[in-house]
Amino acid sequence: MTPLIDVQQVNKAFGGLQVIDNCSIRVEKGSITGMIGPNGAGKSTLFNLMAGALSPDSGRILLEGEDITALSADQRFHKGLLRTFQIAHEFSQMSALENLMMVPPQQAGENLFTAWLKPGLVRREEAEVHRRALEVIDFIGLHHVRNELAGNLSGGQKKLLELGRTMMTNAKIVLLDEIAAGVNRTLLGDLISNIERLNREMGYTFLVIEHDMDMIARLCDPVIVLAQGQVMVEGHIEDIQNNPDVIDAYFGAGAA
Ligand SMILES: Nc1ncnc2c1ncn2[C@@H]1O[C@H](COP(=O)(O)OP(=O)(O)OP(=O)(O)O)[C@@H](O)[C@H]1O
Repeated sequence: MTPLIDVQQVNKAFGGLQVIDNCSIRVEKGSITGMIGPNGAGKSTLFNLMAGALSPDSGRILLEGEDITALSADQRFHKGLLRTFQIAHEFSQMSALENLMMVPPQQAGENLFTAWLKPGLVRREEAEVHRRALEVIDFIGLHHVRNELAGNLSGGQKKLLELGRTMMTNAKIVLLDEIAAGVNRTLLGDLISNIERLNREMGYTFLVIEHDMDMIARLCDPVIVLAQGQVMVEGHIEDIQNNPDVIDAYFGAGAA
């Protein structure tokens, strides 16, 4: 089967430092794939290459078999490749619900000509976005804070809202970068179950970078271990936890 994401022999250097070194990974459709590795292994750089925030020096990145290496981050977003983002400062003064309503790309109302020529269409689209945002806020369990300013939400609630924003689009794969950081255990449980439901009920594929091993163990299969810009090993979490090379890589780098 064609993998959803296929990173083929990608290289990226910063100055003289080869951060991603002839790296190939595949993310299968329908999986929640984890990516772990010691500090400085190149995980965030690889995410940036996949999301289109960085260009590789060589190699290719395919999305459902299509070469997207030359596409911008925005073009990749429209193809359903999403990366969660911190809520931007300017959105902190909007309510949680309004933050969700900001997301859908290509709203007719954003186009002045459409607004002028087809006001009925714009109103229908806005009503649809509002209806969808209410559904999403229920799904992520934030109905009770829907009218709170996003800036007043707790760290964990902001992460849930980030996840909700991905649901306002037609995501195929969501790249989650350290989403557990700073989230209390109760809300982390909510996040994990929401990710599982999105995967199971809505067919989302996830690639998850995480230092929190509990979260990786509960959520991810398979798990890819990156070290020095290369895949060291890939497999079930139990096999990885007992792999002497992985233990060495972690202790050697002094990481958690
Ligand atoms: N824009 C950049 N310019 C120069 N060096 C960079 C840049 N981005 C990353 N690096 C270097 O590339 C290496 C890999 O960094 P990266 O952030 O991808 O690792 P990581 O595995 O995500 O680490 P961590 O787990 O600590 O977040 C590090 O040595 C880092 O200093």
